Amino acid sequence: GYYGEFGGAYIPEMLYPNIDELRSEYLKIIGDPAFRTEFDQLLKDYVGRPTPLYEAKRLSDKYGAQIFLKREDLCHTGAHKVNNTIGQILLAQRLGKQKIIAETGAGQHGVATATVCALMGMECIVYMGKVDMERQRPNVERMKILGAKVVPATSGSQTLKDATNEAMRHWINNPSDTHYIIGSVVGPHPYPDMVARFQSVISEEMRIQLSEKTGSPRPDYIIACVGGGSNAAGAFYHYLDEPDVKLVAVEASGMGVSSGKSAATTKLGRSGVLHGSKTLLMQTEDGQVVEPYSISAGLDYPGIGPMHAHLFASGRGIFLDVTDEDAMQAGIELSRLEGIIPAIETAHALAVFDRLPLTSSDVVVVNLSGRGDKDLDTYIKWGKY
Ligand SMILES: Cc1ncc(COP(=O)(O)O)c(/C=N/[C@H](C(=O)O)[C@@H](O)C(C)C)c1O
Repeated sequence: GYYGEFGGAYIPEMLYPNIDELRSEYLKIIGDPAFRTEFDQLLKDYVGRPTPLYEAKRLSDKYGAQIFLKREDLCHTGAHKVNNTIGQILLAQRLGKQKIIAETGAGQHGVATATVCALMGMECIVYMGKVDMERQRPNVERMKILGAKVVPATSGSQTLKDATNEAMRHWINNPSDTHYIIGSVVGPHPYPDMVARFQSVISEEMRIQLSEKTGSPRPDYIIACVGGGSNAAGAFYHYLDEPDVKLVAVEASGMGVSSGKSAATTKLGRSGVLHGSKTLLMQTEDGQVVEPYSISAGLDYPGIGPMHAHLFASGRGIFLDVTDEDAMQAGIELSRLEGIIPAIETAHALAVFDRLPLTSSDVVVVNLSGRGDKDLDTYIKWGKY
């Protein structure tokens, strides 16, 4: 489970049985035709796939390129996270697990987990930083309405990394009857690979839709925001070996890369182990995790998935970063040009067009990872619209 020098499984010994079971079973389970049939059926009839690939004409006119939006915001629950939770709940059932735990920051992954637990009648506990519970209140209530128990993570900075630590601790204490649904392409092998495979339906559909609309399955650019990196992993997956397709990963620089309040991991981080995986992470001299910051809870993460650490180190990916201010402006711009209010995480991916050498013949796909409903309070507090 390596991406160049990154990846692997650096876990407490007590988790070996779970991780070993997952590692030896997941490819067999995912590869089973019956699994594939049930997975595809639920993605179609429950999630609402395929999601549209929408040509954003006014946005294209403004930036002088052919810009398409991959509408993961139209998935059931309002973001791409459900592609992964559908896959993992089916896997958990086949592993004979009865209980599910998860971590969440923006709350989208928490909602996507609570949703599939309700669908399958399984018990659901979601760990969420107390700070994040305040700034993503609507999603906290949605998880409770869906029947999940939301447990505030009160250690550390009370945000995503603490929720992940506390979820891991729960799993160590309840290894046999519980499956931990990790929300991004992070964590010990096989999670990064497994989550990327479940999210890869995004680029599987893009290839077909682009062929129909442009005559070629290959765009010139794919742009996606990166917190842990799962929506980007899904959008990039079936293009990784096509060097003509430029992969643009957009991180959150918060108040600015050198402001001390940022989450631009590829700029500020260096190699280390976080949540069981060797990757790039923001850390002090003596290796303590540095508190990240972003206006968007979903990008407010001190690490990055090992796949993206490798895309950065190998130069295969173009890594840009966007401040809170630029992201919010881009969110309003999409709302006014196309009538779509994006999640603030997603808005970061919409703020880099003028930093790419776009020409009118360029085909650009932006992965619209989520819709803005959960972020209305943040838009209102920001207020410049
Ligand atoms: C709408 C939306 N877009 C992008 C992201 C970033 O997560 P990735 O796609 O895994 O990089 C997120 C991340 N949300 C997670 C959550 O809801 O818990 C996040 O906070 C963590 C799992 C990283 C999101 O909600």
